[in-house]
Amino acid sequence: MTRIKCCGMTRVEDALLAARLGADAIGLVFTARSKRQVTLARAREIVAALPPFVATVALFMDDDARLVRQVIEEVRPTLLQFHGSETDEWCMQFDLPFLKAIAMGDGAAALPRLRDYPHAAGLLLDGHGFGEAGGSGKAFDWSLLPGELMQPMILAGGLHAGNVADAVRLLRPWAVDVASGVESSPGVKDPDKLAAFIHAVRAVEAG
Ligand SMILES: O=C(O)c1ccccc1NCC(=O)[C@H](O)[C@H](O)COP(=O)(O)O
Repeated sequence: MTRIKCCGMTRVEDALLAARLGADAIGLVFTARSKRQVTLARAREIVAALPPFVATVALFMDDDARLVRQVIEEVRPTLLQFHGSETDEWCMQFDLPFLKAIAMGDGAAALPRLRDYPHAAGLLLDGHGFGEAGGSGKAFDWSLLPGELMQPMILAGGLHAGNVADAVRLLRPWAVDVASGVESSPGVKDPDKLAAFIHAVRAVEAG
């Protein structure tokens, strides 16, 4: 079964809808570099409203370790996700499982980075270039991917209801991740796009 993470949640109603439609995880972006930055207070509201068994992922990009600790203490996310030039060792200091985003937008130059995070619980392969923010809506060249990765692969970058079924069939990722492909504007999810996305993933499995 392909897991589904819906990222960049800023509203309780969007997170609840994603959970009702069958999303396995939601992402909360704390870095100030994001158009989807969520406050600690709103993040707490979202987490408190979610039903059981929906994971919450807290996202950062080269942020101060103090912010990460504050989020862990006040929001209690299930997982952390790092989008910048954080090292494997730096990501490990929080004693929480983490995902490391790998910027695949630079083409083959990105491939060595896939081996730099042996302690990551998963690698989130994203479509933007190194140093750029996520949530870009940009897909990368899927043919670059090596057959086997050391960790579970979370496929991200420019996914939407129209291309996610092909991505799942072709690449068989552990999970898919989407932000802009299910939005009406940054941080505001479109119920129809969200439903179509989740349906497209589940339809691959149904048949
Ligand atoms: O979403 C953001 O604004 C963001 C900003 C800075 C770092 C990471 C960010 N999002 C990370 C995600 O996990 C997105 O879902 C992922 O980049 C895919 O985005 P999209 O291509 O828009 O589906």
